[in-house]
Amino acid sequence: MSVRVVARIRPLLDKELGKDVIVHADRAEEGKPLTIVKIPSPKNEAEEFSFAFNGVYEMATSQEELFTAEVAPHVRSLFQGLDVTIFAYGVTGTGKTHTMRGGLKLAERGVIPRLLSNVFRRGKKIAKDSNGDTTVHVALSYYEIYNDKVFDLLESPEKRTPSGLPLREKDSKTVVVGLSERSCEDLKDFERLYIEANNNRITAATKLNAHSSGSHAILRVKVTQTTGDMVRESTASAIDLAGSEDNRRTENGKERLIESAAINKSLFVLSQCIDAISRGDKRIPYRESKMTRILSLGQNNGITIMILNLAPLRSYHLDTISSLNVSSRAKRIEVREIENEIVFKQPPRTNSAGTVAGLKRQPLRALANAHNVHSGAVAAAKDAAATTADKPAKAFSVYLDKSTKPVAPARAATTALQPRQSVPHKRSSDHSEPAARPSKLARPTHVSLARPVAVPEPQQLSVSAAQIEAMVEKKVAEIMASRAAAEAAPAPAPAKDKAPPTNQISDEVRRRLDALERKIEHEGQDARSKGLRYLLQAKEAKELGDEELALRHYESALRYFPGQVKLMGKIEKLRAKLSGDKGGDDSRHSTEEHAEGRTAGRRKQVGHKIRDDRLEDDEHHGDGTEADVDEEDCKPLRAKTSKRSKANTAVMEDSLHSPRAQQLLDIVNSRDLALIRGLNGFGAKKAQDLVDYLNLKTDEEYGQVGSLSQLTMLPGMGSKTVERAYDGLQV
Ligand SMILES: Nc1ncnc2c1ncn2[C@@H]1O[C@H](COP(=O)(O)OP(=O)(O)OP(=O)(O)O)[C@@H](O)[C@H]1O
Repeated sequence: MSVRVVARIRPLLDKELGKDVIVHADRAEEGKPLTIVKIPSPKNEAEEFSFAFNGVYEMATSQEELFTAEVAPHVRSLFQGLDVTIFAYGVTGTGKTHTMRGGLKLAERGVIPRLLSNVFRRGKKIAKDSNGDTTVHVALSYYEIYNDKVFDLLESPEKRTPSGLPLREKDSKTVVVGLSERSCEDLKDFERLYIEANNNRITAATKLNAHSSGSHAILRVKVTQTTGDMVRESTASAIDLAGSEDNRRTENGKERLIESAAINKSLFVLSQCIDAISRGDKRIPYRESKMTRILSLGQNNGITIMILNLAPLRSYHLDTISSLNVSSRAKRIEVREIENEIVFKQPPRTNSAGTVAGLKRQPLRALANAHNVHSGAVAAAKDAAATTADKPAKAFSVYLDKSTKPVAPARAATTALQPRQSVPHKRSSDHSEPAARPSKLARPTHVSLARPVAVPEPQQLSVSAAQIEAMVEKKVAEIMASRAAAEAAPAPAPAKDKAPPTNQISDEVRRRLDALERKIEHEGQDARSKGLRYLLQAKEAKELGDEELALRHYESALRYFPGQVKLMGKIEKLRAKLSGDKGGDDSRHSTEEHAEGRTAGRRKQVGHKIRDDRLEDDEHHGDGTEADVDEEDCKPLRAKTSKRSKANTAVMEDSLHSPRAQQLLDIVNSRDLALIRGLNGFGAKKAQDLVDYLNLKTDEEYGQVGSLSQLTMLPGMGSKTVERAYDGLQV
């Protein structure tokens, strides 16, 4: 089945009364539930955009109505062994926390306390109906992702380490290593834990002079049902995502700028994941942020509900369109509705061997998603009185595994605990819908920080999350610098000649190392992967400041990649540096230069062109793919100009401001559809998308594309497109 995406429009706050309301709910047809959000075009007020959802909730919708319609039906599924994920998405101040947590009054309670209340109630009923044969145990974990680091909210903030908790993949799920879990007997127990944990969140944020809603908060409710020796576990996750915000509009201080850059980045990655899945891309950039890795949209089994929170006001206009764009595409994401397997506490009695200690897994037949019988929106219930025969339309498609028979929808949880034959896990269904047509409208506002800015490395041709991160960081630095200048603050101390070795690996490098590690895992244990492993260790050692160890690892790697120019260059450079270190700083410099000269000489000998000149110590400046440099380390020598170096030609020329580059930029900046459509490789749609995108960037800073590198950064562009357009122009 698909991710269920519903939109909730919040009411006006007291201070907003009388302001301009521009977001409205509507129905596809008279008598049908509300499924459409309408908003005027930012360019032409007379034109209205419509976004379709599985359900739309108007301003007057109560907490209870939303819960009853969207979450309550899935509590049954949770007890049938399905994982359930509910997450709130939206711009800051649109009501995510109100929806998920809610207020203290009974009527104001949000999805989370209501979910827990239902879970305890159902658990008790199951235990009672089974005469105590089935016991239900509930355990909680609660954590936040702040600046792309995971922190346990059930532990006091004092116990936090700067790098937070690591993530690992286990049984095809992403788990947080070292996360605490608390047993929870009843609602009172939950409330105590939840309040304590939220206080931890506030305390931790206050310590950092940050904002408690500046993190993504993830509550996991683990339900364990035990009947005899059979144990079934399932998890409900309730996620209150941090909201994106535009730093140009807010008066954020440094901490909040960094915080909001991290939020914007992770939300941008989320929108990229949604786009990539809806396009049917092979590579989904889940791993580019911890939030997307944990959310694993479209990868996780079970039921996923996305609640898009919207503020109806004009002041949110572009932000609202951005989030409408992203979330309406999320509807296309297929999620496999597969129950978690039952685990046996001990070997089944039929197993006469009887010597195996501990747990033994008994795989079950994967269920077809037979209980995907969502009841529809609240509005449907309201309208039902008038049109009783008119059942609300099924709001989402049902995934059917053709190889297995569907199972009856409503099975008592106790009867569900029967061992069944194992069948291979089904794969996600083919995407029958056509690939999403990228919107002509605004791209996610989270781009706001990641908009094209001057890019220092002209060789970067594709937009990767790492690049986005670099841009985000750069933007933060720029804003801070301009503020500092305005306040005539003293200039920061000049960087020392030699930075002291850090004993912490930066997040970006850690991600690159992770990517390389994954690559190695996939490569198997052949010689190449051994070599890669040495490279990984070398990089890690280097990041930790142990250059001698790094050198040893690089040397070991060379055994597996003999004759690699880049690797040899690195080794030579490190050797020279280390011997220079021993001989004092002055000699180090000249030795390095000497080593550079020798390396360059050797490159000439083997006829390597272009790329090698930039390869020195460039781990931090890849071409966009995480382990690119490491890959390059291990590729056989090629005398011919590589594809990549050819791909760089345009940008290389761009850096020289070639007339051809300028011609291309002039065409783009003209925003003249006909001219842009005439570019090599540009169809009508691509041209229209580009013009629409540029037209939205009305402020002076982003309205003009200043270089080909910047052009490659725009949504829908990329290096190949720019290259083709460039190559197609007459000089
Ligand atoms: N459905 C609603 N009914 C009444 N008040 C609401 C509703 N939704 C939101 N609000 C109010 O709007 C304000 C902003 O809501 P909230 O803090 O939940 O936004 P948010 O999206 O979580 O913001 P952030 O991303 O900054 O955490 C709060 O005062 C909240 O009480």
